[in-house]
Amino acid sequence: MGDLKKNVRFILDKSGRQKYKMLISVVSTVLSSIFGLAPYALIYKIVMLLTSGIGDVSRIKVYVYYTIIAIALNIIFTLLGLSFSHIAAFSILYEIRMKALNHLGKLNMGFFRKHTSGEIKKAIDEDVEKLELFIAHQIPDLAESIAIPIIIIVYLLILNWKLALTLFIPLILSFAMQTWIYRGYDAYMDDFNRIKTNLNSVIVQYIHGINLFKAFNLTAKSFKKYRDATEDYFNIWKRITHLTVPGYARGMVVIDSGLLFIIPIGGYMFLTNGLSLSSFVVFLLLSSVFLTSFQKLTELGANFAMLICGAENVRKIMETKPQDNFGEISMANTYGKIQFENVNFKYEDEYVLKNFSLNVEPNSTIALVGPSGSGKTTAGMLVGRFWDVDEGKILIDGKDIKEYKQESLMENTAFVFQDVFMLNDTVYNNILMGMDRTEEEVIEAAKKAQIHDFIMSLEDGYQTVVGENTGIKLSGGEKQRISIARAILKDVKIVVLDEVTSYSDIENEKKIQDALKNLLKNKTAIIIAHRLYTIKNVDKIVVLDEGRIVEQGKHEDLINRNGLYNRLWNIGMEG
Ligand SMILES: Nc1ncnc2c1ncn2[C@@H]1O[C@H](COP(=O)(O)OP(=O)(O)OP(=O)(O)O)[C@@H](O)[C@H]1O
Repeated sequence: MGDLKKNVRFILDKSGRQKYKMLISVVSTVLSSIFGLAPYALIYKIVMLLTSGIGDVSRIKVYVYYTIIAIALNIIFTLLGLSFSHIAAFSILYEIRMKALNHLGKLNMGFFRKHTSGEIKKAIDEDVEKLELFIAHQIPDLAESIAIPIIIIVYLLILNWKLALTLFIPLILSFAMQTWIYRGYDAYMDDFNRIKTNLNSVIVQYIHGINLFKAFNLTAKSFKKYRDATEDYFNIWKRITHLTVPGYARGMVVIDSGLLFIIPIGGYMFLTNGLSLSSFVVFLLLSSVFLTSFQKLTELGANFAMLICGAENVRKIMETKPQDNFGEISMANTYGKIQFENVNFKYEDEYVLKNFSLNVEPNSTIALVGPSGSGKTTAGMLVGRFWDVDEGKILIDGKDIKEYKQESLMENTAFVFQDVFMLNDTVYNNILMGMDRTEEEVIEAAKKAQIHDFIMSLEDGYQTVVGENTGIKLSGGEKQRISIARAILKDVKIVVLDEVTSYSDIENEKKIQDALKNLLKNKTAIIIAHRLYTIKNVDKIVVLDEGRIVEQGKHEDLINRNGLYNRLWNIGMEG
């Protein structure tokens, strides 16, 4: 179960913030447990009256009234206990989810390479949900399972301590059996956690790539990764079941067999006048309640093990160090000069940018070109600190980008990615992206991005819902123009644009080129170019090969140089 202490501390810390609600819940549950035992006291009193020969109906009536009141109080306190535990649980869930999502936003992109979206979803969704189950239901259950046996055993010890002590025989036997059986359970839990996380990740991959899987006729059954993951999941459950069920069942039987000890020993005591009939009856009734409370505790123990594993996943996300080396400077009235100074960068072992130095003058457009994998996209992404350089510096307006506040850097740069992500929301909100802009500004941006007419042709205009999962689907070109509209609306000095590799048709292509012209007016822009004829007229073309700049200049100069650019251009023209 990983680092048990840390995980428990994490849960306690999260629960602790709602400690007053939790306390009310626990106290209410204990009170409801006490009142829940009232019917047993009534039986005791009635048997006592009957066996003592005093058939006093009026006293019995009083006892019945007391019992009805106790039952009513039991219901009230149960409701109170559950309500408070639920309120506390949902407040904690809300807090953890908000914090976790906030935290994810601050993590370096490297985190998302190491952890799949399935893993992250499992932690924030399922594992956090387990905390709800634990706090809302199991903490009250736990309070009850501890309070009831204590109250009962104290009562029974007072009634007859010798007989009460016999109840410990099945308890000790069952405990010994289960401890022996559950040894090694922790290791199973770690395996279980790993396998469940993998299953989640494969399912999310399958759903994301469903088009591709269909195209290759890969069903869930024939997709080996999915088959393996479900098989592993099935096997781990089989192993856990084999490990726990026989021991659990035996332990439970021993607990249930408490009466086997109470009946003969109690019966003997009764016959030898060591125990009254009323006490004997109460012993018979309460010993079952006493022992079944321990059954519940065992179940809670198993659930707790699962909870701890889940808590570990959430804790690890929350404890991943955020990208916190942002500075304090705000970027006001950006001039728009970008400089790469001897930048070296690697994702893993191999450098993908090597000694990369480049000046991008304000209000100029440069294009990064080069063979696939030469590092163009990487260079563009580094400007927004999606990753941090390993060596060297990137400067904006003469200052290292690490000196700027994160919000300030993001507020002053716009990125147009190739693969455009659409929120499941209206077209309007997809352009606005939470920015503080008026409706007129949104429409103006859409017009400049050559997407306004298309939006108006939709049944609900700007209020049409689009998205990856629901709503109408947009073509690649339409999505690209919405993404350009977002950047136009953002209206910042620095634009990094990953050019789309192919357009669906000539009309779309012309619209996108017009949209880009509007976007790049008076901006400092870096275009990651795949089709060279679209960037022929930019201020400077920078040619990359295996992470190094090998040529730079204007189109004509580069063509005349007869180097890599010339070769790439000719290949492009042939295509
Ligand atoms: N997130 C990542 N993790 C690890 N390696 C990566 C990652 N992104 C890119 N790479 C690797 O870094 C190198 C440069 O990739 P990059 O995407 O910057 O090249 P590119 O010139 O933009 O390529 P393309 O024209 O095909 O888009 C490639 O070898 C690529 O495999």
